[in-house]
Amino acid sequence: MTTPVPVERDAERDADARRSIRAVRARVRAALADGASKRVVLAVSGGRDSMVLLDAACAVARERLAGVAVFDHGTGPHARAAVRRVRRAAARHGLPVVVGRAALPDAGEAVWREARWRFLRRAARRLGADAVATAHTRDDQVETVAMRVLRGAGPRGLAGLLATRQGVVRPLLAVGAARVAAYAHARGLRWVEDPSNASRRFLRNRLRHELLPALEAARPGTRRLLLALGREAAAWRAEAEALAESVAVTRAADGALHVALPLLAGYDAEGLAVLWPALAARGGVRLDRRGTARLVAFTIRVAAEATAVGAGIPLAGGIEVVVRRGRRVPGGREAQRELVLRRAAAWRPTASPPGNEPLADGLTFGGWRFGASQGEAAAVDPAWSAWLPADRPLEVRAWRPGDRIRAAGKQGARRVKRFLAEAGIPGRERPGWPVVVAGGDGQEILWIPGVCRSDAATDRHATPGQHFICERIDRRPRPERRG
Ligand SMILES: Nc1ncnc2c1ncn2[C@@H]1O[C@H](COP(=O)(O)OP(=O)(O)OP(=O)(O)O)[C@@H](O)[C@H]1O
Repeated sequence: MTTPVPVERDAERDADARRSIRAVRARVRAALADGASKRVVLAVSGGRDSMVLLDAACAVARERLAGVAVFDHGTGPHARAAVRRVRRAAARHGLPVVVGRAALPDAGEAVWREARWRFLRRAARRLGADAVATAHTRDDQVETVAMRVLRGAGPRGLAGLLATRQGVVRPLLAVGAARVAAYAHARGLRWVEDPSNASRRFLRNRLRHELLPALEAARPGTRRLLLALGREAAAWRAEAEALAESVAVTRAADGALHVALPLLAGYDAEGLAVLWPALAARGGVRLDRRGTARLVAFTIRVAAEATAVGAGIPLAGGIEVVVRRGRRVPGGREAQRELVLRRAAAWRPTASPPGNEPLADGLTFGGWRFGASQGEAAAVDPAWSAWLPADRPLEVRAWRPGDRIRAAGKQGARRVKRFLAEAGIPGRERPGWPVVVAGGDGQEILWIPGVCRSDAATDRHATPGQHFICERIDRRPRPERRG
């Protein structure tokens, strides 16, 4: 004879199981069957959550499924077992499977993730799908937002998994992991537990197993707070995207992003802080909170002072921003300036500096270019432009260690080396630095671009004289000069 209590418990469990099945399937139906994607590929790792996604999607959106994709990270027997399990489950549902393998099994988290995403997109194309569906849950979102907070991400990054990504759907994102687990049990699903999920080597796992439970205990509601933060950030991000749509940017063949300065001039610091991360993302650059703040301050300074062509600032991750002379506006007197956001090329010292070259418009000397100008002097940093005498032949040569210059406003001739040091040019960048000399014996140095001028070369119009601008073209920004 059975006692009534376990029967009630059984009934409760059954009701809970039915609720979980209904709840999960409703979300999956909304995202896949009623969603915007026509056909999707399910990204199934063989873990519990993605096996749930597979089961639920087959139940409510079978006609939308183009197939299943599984990526073998090459991490050992459990990875192979996971692939076998995914193959079997997909076959049971009559779905084609595409299997990918990591080329570098020991690469590490970030490289794996990138390789996995490349594979998933390829698999979608191969199976004729227009989206990849992942099984990220609400708990994954909590962890992602927490990790972004720790990393100092700006509002864009804080959106976490709620950030819309072209061709990616996450049907379980609003479903808690407990609900997903209940579904898996209710449906009697089998999955492969990834042993690395328990390893404390990974920050995500430390967050999941230690930090978040501790925070939740100390301050109940922390998880809810992180979810709310993610939602707000996602709404903010969508607005920023819309705003960025209105700013025309050009992407050069090398991926550099060119933004005309006048387009940014109408925004204050707050507006720029919204705009820049969205613009940068179009060039594939992720700006964190600090990078955004620096770029905003730089933009405001550059827009206010008309003196900074060639100046630049480095940002984290090998990114730099430099001011360039852009195209001349039809009818305008001056070429408008633009900000260029790009990956900094590794700097290599000039192997052997070029020999003497007659100074001429368009002369390229090592990593520098000289140009004769007509009137755009106002837009150029004075140290990088000079009025030079027209009554002598002028040459450009590389600086030599014994060189001296009679600098304007200074007594006597001083070593060029000292001026280079005072201008903050590091030793490794000095070989090959150009100096403009009066022709003939080549001894009288008139101008060291970016550093100083002699009395014979002025920053004002001199007659007879010619105005030259020098620009660094070896892709390193000149350190920004602050007035
Ligand atoms: N090896 C893989 N092959 C295919 N898809 C994957 C793979 N790893 C992850 N994914 C997709 O990315 C989602 C999130 O990855 P994450 O590493 O958090 O999941 P997991 O713990 O490996 O597996 P699951 O989410 O299935 O429990 C997975 O739910 C799945 O959709």
